[in-house]
Amino acid sequence: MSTKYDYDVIYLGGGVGAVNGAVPLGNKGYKAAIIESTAIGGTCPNFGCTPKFTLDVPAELAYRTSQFKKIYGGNELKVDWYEDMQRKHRNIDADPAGGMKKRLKAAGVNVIKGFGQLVDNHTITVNGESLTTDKIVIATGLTPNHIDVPGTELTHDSTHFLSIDHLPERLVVIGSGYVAIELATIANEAGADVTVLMHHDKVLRQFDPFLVDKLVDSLTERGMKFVPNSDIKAIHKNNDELTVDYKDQQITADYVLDASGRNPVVHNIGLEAVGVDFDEQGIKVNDHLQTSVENIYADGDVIDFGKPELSPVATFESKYLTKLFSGETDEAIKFPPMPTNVFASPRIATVGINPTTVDDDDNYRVVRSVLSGEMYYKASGQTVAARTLVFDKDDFLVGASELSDQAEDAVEIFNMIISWHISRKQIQGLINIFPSLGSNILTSF
Ligand SMILES: Cc1cc2nc3c(=O)[nH]c(=O)nc-3n(C[C@H](O)[C@H](O)[C@H](O)COP(=O)(O)OP(=O)(O)OC[C@H]3O[C@@H](n4cnc5c(N)ncnc54)[C@H](O)[C@@H]3O)c2cc1C
Ligand SMILES: NC(=O)c1ccc[n+]([C@@H]2O[C@H](COP(=O)([O-])OP(=O)(O)OC[C@H]3O[C@@H](n4cnc5c(N)ncnc54)[C@H](O)[C@@H]3O)[C@@H](O)[C@H]2O)c1
Repeated sequence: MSTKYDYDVIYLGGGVGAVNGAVPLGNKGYKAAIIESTAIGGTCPNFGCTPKFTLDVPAELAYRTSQFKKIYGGNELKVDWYEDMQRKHRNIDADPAGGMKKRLKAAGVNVIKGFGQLVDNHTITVNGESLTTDKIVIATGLTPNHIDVPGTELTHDSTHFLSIDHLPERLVVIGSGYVAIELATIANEAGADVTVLMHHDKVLRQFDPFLVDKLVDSLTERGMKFVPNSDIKAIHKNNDELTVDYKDQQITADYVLDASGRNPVVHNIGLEAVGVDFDEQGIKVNDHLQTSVENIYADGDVIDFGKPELSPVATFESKYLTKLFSGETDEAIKFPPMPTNVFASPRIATVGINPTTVDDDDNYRVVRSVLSGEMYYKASGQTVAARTLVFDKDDFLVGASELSDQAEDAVEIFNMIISWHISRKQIQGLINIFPSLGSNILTSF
């Protein structure tokens, strides 16, 4: 522990990565601080995962009841956007990241509100004050991209969308990645007329098209419109109405959501002055999450690694950094498979080897199946459900993707099978609960 500096470790940025790194350091007796300019907890609890999930739950329930009604009859559930948003304001906005703040306080971590900048490799300035530290972790995350066309300032980002009290009647969504599809699904289920302007010709490019096509068909059937290769040219405002020029066409809207991606926060934070290597993809690190400057590390979304930008990944990295800083390890970071889920209705989730990369590889066996006819899925009214599994030459599961109402939980089960290298024989030795999602998965081995 340092006597030379004010702190042992300062996290620049106070998102999930930083909080889950600083708290264990504080608990171990290290002098740790977090500098956060906007909101403790960063994107996930304030402007991302949690508010999104809060609004998604009723939308997903409404979707489920509509599918159930299709097969078995019964009543529909309507989404009340205004009421849902008030619930979100009460439950989330009133004290976002409340648990994180308590944990930081209990661990003695100093939380400093302000925009920090590196001055040298041991000094950060914030609010005109200089703080010295043995180690720095840059955890500044991502900010929304703004498409580079005239009128881009007329669009809004996901943070704004996740707080609007009144659902726009006509919503145009730019992009077809995670944020676009999740928020478009919620708005569509809540009754908006939604058009997705795609950059290319594929939705959710990282996922198996066998599953994505079924999701797109289902969303289309429920009224959502997709425009491939939309080539957006400009956005105009006439009175309260917005017009988006794309290809040689126009579309009018009440609200345009720019979900064209997110960019790393690497500018104006002093990286150049200190010599930290970075580019527009993020901060470069080695296999110890160390930047080009010896005592400066990076964590979470801001890292350019080609890994998924997800909260549990940022947390995994900061837990590793805690062990590294406290001398519990000097080994390189080793990532287990990283599962991910798009909170659409139905969900689409994946873990392990991407099936599309091994379709023509004799070392793997890819099995694609439609699940909607299987008892568990049919009885629960799941009209859109499918699964893709990838096995290696020794018959071990190495990749799994699912489209269903419980895909995120299905993939968590597959995640354990893959990560712990569980054999078919071991799975067959279990007694399962019947009927259940788990038994549907495990008895299929
Ligand atoms: C709409 C949306 C939904 C999402 N849903 C999910 C989900 O369901 N599941 C999931 O796993 N992931 C989800 N994500 C991704 C998840 O939010 C991120 O992976 C996660 O927040 C990354 O954490 P981080 O700590 O790296 O960065 P962030 O959470 O972005 O935190 C970085 C923080 O640094 C601060 N900062 C930046 N520069 C400075 C500076 N110079 N001085 C002081 N502070 C600074 C910022 O204000 C910010 O609070 C979602 C993202 C979005 C946008
Ligand atoms: N459920 C989750 O876990 C979750 C939810 C949201 C975000 N995230 C994370 O955040 C990251 C960022 O999400 P995102 O949706 O912002 O990015 P993304 O990379 O998933 O999607 C960006 C989309 O914008 C499109 N695009 C890019 N430039 C464009 C342009 N000029 N015009 C029109 N479209 C354009 C891309 O083709 C793509 O479809 C994701 O990679 C993910 O890791 C995770």
